Amino acid sequence: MNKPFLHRQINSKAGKPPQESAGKVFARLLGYVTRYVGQILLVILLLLVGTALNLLIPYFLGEGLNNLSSSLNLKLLLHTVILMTIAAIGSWAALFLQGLIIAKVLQRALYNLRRDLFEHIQSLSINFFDRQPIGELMSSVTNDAEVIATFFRGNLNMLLSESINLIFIVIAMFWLNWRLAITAMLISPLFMALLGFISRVSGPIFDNLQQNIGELNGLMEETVSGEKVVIAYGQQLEAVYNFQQISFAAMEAGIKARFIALLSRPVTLVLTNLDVALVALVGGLLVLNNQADVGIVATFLQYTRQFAIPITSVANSLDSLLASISSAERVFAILDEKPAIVDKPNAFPMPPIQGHVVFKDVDFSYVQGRPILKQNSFEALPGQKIGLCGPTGAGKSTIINLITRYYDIDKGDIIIDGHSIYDVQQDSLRRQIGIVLQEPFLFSDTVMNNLRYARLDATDEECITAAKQANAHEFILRLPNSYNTVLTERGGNLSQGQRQLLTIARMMVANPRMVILDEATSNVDTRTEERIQQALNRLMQGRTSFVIAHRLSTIRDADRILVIKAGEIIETGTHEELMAQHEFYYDLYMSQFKGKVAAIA
Ligand SMILES: Nc1ncnc2c1ncn2[C@@H]1O[C@H](COP(=O)(O)OP(=O)(O)OP(=O)(O)O)[C@@H](O)[C@H]1O
Repeated sequence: MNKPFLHRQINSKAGKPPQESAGKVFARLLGYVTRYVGQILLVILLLLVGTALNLLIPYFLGEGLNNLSSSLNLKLLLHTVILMTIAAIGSWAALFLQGLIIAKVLQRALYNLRRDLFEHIQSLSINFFDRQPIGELMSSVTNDAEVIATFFRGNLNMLLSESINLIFIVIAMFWLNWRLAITAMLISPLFMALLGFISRVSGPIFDNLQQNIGELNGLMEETVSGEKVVIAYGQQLEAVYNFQQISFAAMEAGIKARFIALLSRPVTLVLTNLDVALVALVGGLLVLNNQADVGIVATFLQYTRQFAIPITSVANSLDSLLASISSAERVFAILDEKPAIVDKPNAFPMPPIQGHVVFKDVDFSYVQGRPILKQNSFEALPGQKIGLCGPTGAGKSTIINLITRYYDIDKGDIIIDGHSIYDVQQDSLRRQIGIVLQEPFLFSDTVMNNLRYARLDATDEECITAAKQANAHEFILRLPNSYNTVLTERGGNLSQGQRQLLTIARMMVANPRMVILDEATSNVDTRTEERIQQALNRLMQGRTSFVIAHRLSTIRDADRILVIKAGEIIETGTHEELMAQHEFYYDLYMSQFKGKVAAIA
């Protein structure tokens, strides 16, 4: 029986860049090159010299032919050959040098583009990452940047030199014989119309192709990082099917886009030959009418071929040009993204936090018009442990996200030690708040470097002391290379509890003034939980801490518990006070307690 497939809903709108005109995008891309004005001017100068010398070769040839046709003078012939050789060597040297300089400029331009993109992504606020599929984002930094790189390396220099070549040829042609010049150029509107038509038709298909590649990378990233779930549910075939779907769409778009772009090659070839034939015909007639000599016509036949070269080159690199424009559009769409959370112009660094936190009538929504928190107010005194509990989706993590200013609120204020967090520099605030997330995240690096990530100037001894305080030292010593053991991605070669202990140790290295713990003890056995709890208690000592707990036992000793339901704080007090109230918290606690008793029984 055929296995039914769960069709993946592709979020094709995500990451879709706003449509800017191709010309504007190209000009912006060029801006990365033109900022090296000095080098570019030198490159243009060298190109002018190289091209002029190159164009002198057919001219010398024509002159030589004219001289030869009047008298066979060996001296003159030698003179012509020497001039042609000097022009050829000079042209080669100038073009070689410009090639060296432009290669350097293009590499710098690329480096700047990639750096800008990565730096900009680092500057964006969390809400951007909520909207943007991570895989597609990664595709922009890698694939789109590579498409642009290929164009920069392969085609941009060519376009520059060919444009200069074109200008020179046109000047030279008009200088030599305006009738033949006009004849040679008669065909150019046809060339232009053809290139215009091809870019109009295949441009959107290239956009589609780059979009498909982005989706493909997104799917790849998501599937591989969720491979354990894919295997657990036996959905490998499904994953392959989804991959094939997008891959097939990318292939079809690729074939279509490249086919149309490549069509330009044979057509430009035919047009060039037609042009040469036309010049030969008109040239022959002019010679017969004594309006031109044979040498000039020979020179023109060469020029006509050279005249078509820049246009043919543009046509040949059209696919690369169009692909790079649609990649650049995606990259610029990210670069144009404004960080949602911005420091006020007069924001000041947050002084060392003592831990007095006040929520004052806070309203908040992730999406406009869909309120999540309503009129939330509470106070935490320095050194207090505040527990947050409530049903799933109630808004516990949201409150925590607001303390660190991951998102801005709609109404009200959040005040720490008398300073509104909207008046201080966000970095200086976050640096003082440590967070232990439910899902610990570690980097593919050594244990020591993972610990030092929290504070780059921490010494090895400080990291080891933190690991000891976090009850992580013993298991680290048992790792194959102890503190120098390289963790696999996200710490995949450690157990859940060990990862949790490492993230606690990492936070101890940071030595934050305030602590946030998001269900840090779930999914581990009782003994590990005890070790984690002990480490967390050390971490919380003397620091204001916020603890999100599903198992209420972890916050029984809290100085104050906030019970959250549907975005509102419905009860607050100590465990004893809340139990005495016999309301929501009481029910919640009793249901968990009964559950535990039943499990033991
Ligand atoms: N990034 C987001 N964008 C839009 N809505 C969100 C976002 N994060 C959370 N929400 C919504 O906000 C509400 C509160 O979510 P929150 O994560 O704060 O709940 P919670 O109490 O921490 O739940 P849990 O105990 O399950 O972790 C939920 O309805 C959720 O769907």
